[in-house]
Amino acid sequence: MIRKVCLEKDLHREMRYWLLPRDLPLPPAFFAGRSCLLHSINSNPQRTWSPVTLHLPRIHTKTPRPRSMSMEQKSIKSFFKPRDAPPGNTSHKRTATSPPTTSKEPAAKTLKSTEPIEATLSDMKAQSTAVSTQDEHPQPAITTTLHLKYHKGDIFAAPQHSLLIHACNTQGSWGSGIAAAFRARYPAAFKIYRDYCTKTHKPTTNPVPTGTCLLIPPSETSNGKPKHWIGCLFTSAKYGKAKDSQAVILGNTGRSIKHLLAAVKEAERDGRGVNEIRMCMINSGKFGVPWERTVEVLESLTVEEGWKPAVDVWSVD
Ligand SMILES: Nc1ncnc2c1ncn2[C@@H]1O[C@H](COP(=O)(O)OP(=O)(O)OC[C@H]2O[C@H](OP(=O)(O)O)[C@H](O)[C@@H]2O)[C@@H](O)[C@H]1O
Repeated sequence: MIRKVCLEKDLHREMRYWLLPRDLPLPPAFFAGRSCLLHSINSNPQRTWSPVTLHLPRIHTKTPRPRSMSMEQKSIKSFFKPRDAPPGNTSHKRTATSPPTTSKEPAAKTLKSTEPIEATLSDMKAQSTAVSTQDEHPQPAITTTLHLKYHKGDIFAAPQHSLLIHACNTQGSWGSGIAAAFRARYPAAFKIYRDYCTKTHKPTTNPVPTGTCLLIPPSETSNGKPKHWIGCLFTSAKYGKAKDSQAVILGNTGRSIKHLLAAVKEAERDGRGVNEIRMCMINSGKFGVPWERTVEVLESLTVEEGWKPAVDVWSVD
């Protein structure tokens, strides 16, 4: 997904444009947390200032919420504020190539809920000189959607404290596919999953609710075993021929990944760090859901404050 955005360079108060490597993880509060973004980029050895098009996840607006804003937030949000339309009017739309309405005051962009941000360099330079501090009306909050990055190789060869995610049934079985590989590599984690499904819950009388997750902390104690978190997404109640329909699995996928990202946030708040988040192409094997359909669900997910904004998708072929 190609997006053009502008960022203000803090040191010299000039407008500059970042060239972001396609695989650079973005912080959750992308626009509202500019210093966080700059921090991420500064740790990237290939960083470059350059007036180019950036590769970013989709950016959406959500329901306006009255609240006081910092000067920085006002500045950023004023970039998207329509200067010739009343507050709340979201019908105005311009394309990347359409000219400003006047030479002195270029029209700003107002976003529909799923409309991408696209602006020309000249638009953005003009906007940068028109940063407003008079914005007393609530403006749409800028949010990002989950970003997927693809890799070929062994998902299990992850750094310590990475989180490995796979789709699970609620019956307590990691019987085949990648689940069987998880069971072989992480027997202690499998026991935690199995006990959760069959002792904490009961498959017949009190099953684990689908659309939830189980986040298992690194639990292998044998020497040499990797210290990996395991994320179980309960996307289907049963497995085999009794698995849920594709539509139900997809609905469960959206809710369970949200549950998991919230659980990761809680774990990190408790001081237990989670490194990379790796996922196999969930649902696409034994559960029989085309990967593209799961991608639609994952990439439309709004990243809440404090959530990891990106997931690495690993496959062997
Ligand atoms: N060793 C390996 N290394 C790397 N990648 C591997 C791999 N093996 C398979 N993949 C790939 O991993 C993706 C997901 O494919 P899977 O079929 O595993 O999972 P799924 O999410 O569709 O279904 C979940 C149910 O399957 C299980 O088996 P049981 O129901 O218990 O029998 C669970 O318990 C659930 O119930 C596909 O891209 C596979 O190519």
